[in-house]
Amino acid sequence: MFAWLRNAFESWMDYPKQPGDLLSGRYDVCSLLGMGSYGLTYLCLDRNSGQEVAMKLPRPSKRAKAVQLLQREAHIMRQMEHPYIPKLLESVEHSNGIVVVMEYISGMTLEELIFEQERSFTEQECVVYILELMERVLHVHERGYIHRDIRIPNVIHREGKPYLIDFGLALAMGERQEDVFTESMLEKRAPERQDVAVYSDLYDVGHLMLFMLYSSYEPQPDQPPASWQEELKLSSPVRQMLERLFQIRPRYENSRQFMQELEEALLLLESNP
Ligand SMILES: Nc1ncnc2c1ncn2[C@@H]1O[C@H](COP(=O)(O)OP(=O)(O)OP(=O)(O)O)[C@@H](O)[C@H]1O
Repeated sequence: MFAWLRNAFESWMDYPKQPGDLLSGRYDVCSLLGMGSYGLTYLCLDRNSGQEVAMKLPRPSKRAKAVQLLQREAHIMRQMEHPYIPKLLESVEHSNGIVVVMEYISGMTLEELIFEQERSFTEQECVVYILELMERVLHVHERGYIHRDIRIPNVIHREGKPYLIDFGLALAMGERQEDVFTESMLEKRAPERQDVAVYSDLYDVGHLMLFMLYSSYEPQPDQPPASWQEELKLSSPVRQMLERLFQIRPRYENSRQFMQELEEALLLLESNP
């Protein structure tokens, strides 16, 4: 009963802003984009510039912790300077909260593209796309952060290019998640992605790659389940790269090493289409 009452109270507190509401005196709410673990993100129209922006506000039910985590997220976004990572436009702090305004990336997520639009990727298309995505990931690593949430819903596909979003779980290299997030936000992670290290992000990139590669997989009727190595008919360099990402083979020391192998695999795929 108590849990039910608490949930009902929290949903009432977190009741989202409505289209037409005005935020920070200049942003008209158009729609709710999503409700995350500590923030609510809206698509808004900036009256000053006429531009669409994405605005993230803390969930009132999560109180000071949500404000603190959003301050952190804004700080991390401020360190990023990449054309395919949304720019932080401003973060306004006030007595009872914070408003984070960032560039709005229109388009659909890689998840929507694969599962709703049923877009399929060949092995070669996948390698090209991952190479582009890795340029964003490399930038995050070079700025001293591990993204920790590289997944298909956090990649927005716009005009054929991948944009990397959502720095809500990012940590600086050397930081510990226990020192930053609340108990309820600490997820049990696979051992390969537990460390705040480049190879944890690369492990996630491996999973993202599998989603892309499975998009063109067609199972035969009555086919028994098998491993991805058996199901996907991959070229040997791509299979070996995935095995390094999944740490079945010696893991990559850094993102550049993986990108170099992607480039080599691409040359090979281009010469043997
Ligand atoms: N800059 C942006 N441009 C376009 N859409 C965005 C942008 N940032 C977030 N979104 C969208 O807003 C929604 C909410 O995203 P957000 O990152 O705030 O939370 P989440 O991913 O749902 O949860 P959590 O932060 O707990 O991981 C998602 O659907 C995401 O695709």
